Amino acid sequence: MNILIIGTGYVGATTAMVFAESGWQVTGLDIDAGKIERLRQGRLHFHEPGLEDLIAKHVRSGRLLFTTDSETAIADHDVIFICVGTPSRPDGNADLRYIRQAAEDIGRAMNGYKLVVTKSTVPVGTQEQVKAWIESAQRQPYRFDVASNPEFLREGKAVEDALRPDRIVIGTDSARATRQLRTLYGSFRCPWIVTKPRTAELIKYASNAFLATKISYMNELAKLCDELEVNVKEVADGMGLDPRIGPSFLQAGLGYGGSCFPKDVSELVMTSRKHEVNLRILDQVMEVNQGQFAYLLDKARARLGSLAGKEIAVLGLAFKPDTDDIREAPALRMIDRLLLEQASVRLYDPVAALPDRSSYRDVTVCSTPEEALLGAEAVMLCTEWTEFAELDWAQAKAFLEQPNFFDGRNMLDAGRMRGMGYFYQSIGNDH
Ligand SMILES: NC(=O)c1ccc[n+]([C@@H]2O[C@H](COP(=O)([O-])OP(=O)(O)OC[C@H]3O[C@@H](n4cnc5c(N)ncnc54)[C@H](O)[C@@H]3O)[C@@H](O)[C@H]2O)c1
Ligand SMILES: O=c1ccn([C@@H]2O[C@H](COP(=O)(O)OP(=O)(O)O[C@H]3O[C@H](CO)[C@@H](O)[C@H](O)[C@H]3O)[C@@H](O)[C@H]2O)c(=O)[nH]1
Repeated sequence: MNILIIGTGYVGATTAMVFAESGWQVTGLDIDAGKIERLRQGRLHFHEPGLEDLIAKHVRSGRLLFTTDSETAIADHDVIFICVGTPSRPDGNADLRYIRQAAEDIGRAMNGYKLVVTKSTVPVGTQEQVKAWIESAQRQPYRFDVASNPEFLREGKAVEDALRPDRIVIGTDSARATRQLRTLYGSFRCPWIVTKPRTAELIKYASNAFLATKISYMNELAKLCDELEVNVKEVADGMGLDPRIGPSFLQAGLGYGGSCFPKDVSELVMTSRKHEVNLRILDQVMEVNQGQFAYLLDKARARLGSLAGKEIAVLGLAFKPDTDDIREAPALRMIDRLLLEQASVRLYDPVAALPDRSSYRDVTVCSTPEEALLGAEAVMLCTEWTEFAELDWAQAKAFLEQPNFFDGRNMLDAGRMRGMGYFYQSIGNDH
C-alpha cells in the first residue's frame, strides 16, 4: 500500500512522517505550493520540535515525496488520509469547505478502489457526508470506503504523541478498511478502538471538550484560591494524586487557546444544540475561558491604575510553548486589550510572530527578553517558554522601570520573585 496525505499542516506533515517511519511509501499533497516547495527540501513551514529532522531524513531516502498535483497523486495512491483544516465559521459551526474540496477531488480523480481516511477533526456525521461528496464527484462508480481516524497529537509534542499514541481510534463499518488500517498501523503497540464512524468522531470532540472543562474549572478555582490565600498549584498537586482525576490539565493560567480547543468546544456545543441536547456545561467552559485573560489585566490595573501610556513587556505570544502557532492565543487577546487601553507593548517570543504587522504598529517587537523589559513598568508573562524560567530575574530587574510582574502561566515562584524585590502576582499562585 502507498499512502497519500492531503494537507501538510501540523497533522498532515506529522502523519506523513509517522507512516514513513513505519516503512511505508508516502506522498504529501497540498494546495499551497510554497509549503510543498519547502517540504521537498526537507524544511518545515511551522515550528515543531524534532519533526523537521525526521521529514528531511525521509525526503532524502525518497520514502517521502511532496506534490501539488492532486489528480495524479489521488490516482496513484491506494490509501488517502484527509488532514485538511476544519476551522470555525463565525456562527461557531465547523467549516467543512476544505474537507468537501478534498472529497470531491478524490471522487473526480479516483481510478479504482480507494480507502479514504479522515484524520481532520470533523463533526459527527461527516463520514457519511464525505461518502456522499465523493460519490457525487465520481466519473465512474468505483468502490471506496471512508473511515474516521481522529488525531490526538498536541502541538509542541507532535512527534512523541504521533509515534507513541495513547490509543488509535478507527470509525468504520467496513471490514476491508479495518484490515487495511490494522496493517498500516501494524507496528503500533497501543489500545485500539474500532467503532462506528459517528462514535469515532464524537470521541475526538468529547476528549477535547473534557480537557477544556478541566482547564476552565481550574481557572475558576484559582480565583477562589486568590480570595482564600491558598496556592492553586498545591491544590492541583493534591487533586492530581487521585488516579480518578490525574495530574494533567490542572494548570490554571490565561486560559486555553490554539487551533483545537476553542473551535472544537464550540462545534460540540453547536452539535448539541442541533439535537436539542444543550451541553450547558460547555457554555460555561467557553465563557470562563473568554474572560480569563482579563483577570490578570484587572490585577495589573489594580496595581498600576490606568494602563494608558504605560510601557508593558509581554513575554510569549504563542498559544503554548514549543510552537509558533498563535491561533486563538490568549497573549494576542491580551495585546489587543492593552493596545485598546492605549498601553505601549514591548513583545518578545522565541519563535512566534504577530499575524499582521500593520495592525500592530504600536507593538515594539523585541529580539531578546531583556530588550522587551527595557524601560517597562510591568511584565506580563503569557506563554511559559522554558527560556523564561531560566532567565536570571535578579539581573533582569535592572532593565525594568518598575519591577511589577504579572505571571499569567504561574511559571515562577512567588516567594523567590518577591525576595528579589518584584511585586509579583499570578493566577492563584501568589500564596
Ligand atoms: N494542530 C493540531 O495540533 C491538531 C491535532 C489534532 C487534530 N487536528 C485537526 O486536524 C486538522 C488539520 O489541522 P492542522 O492544524 O494540521 O491544519 P493546518 O491549517 O495547519 O493545515 C491544513 C493544510 O491543508 C491544506 N489544504 C486545505 N485544503 C486542501 C486541499 N483541498 N488539498 C490539499 N491541501 C489542502 C492547507 O493548505 C494546509 O496546509 C483539523 O481538523 C484539526 O482540528 C489538529
Ligand atoms: O493544564 C493546562 C493544560 C493546557 N492549557 C492550555 O490549553 C491549550 C491547549 O493545550 P494542549 O492541549 O497542550 O495543546 P494542543 O496542541 O491544542 O492539543 C489539544 O488539541 C489537539 C487538537 O485537537 C488534540 O489533538 C490534543 O490531544 C489536545 O491536547 C493551551 O493554550 C495551553 O496553554 C492550560 O491552560 N492548562
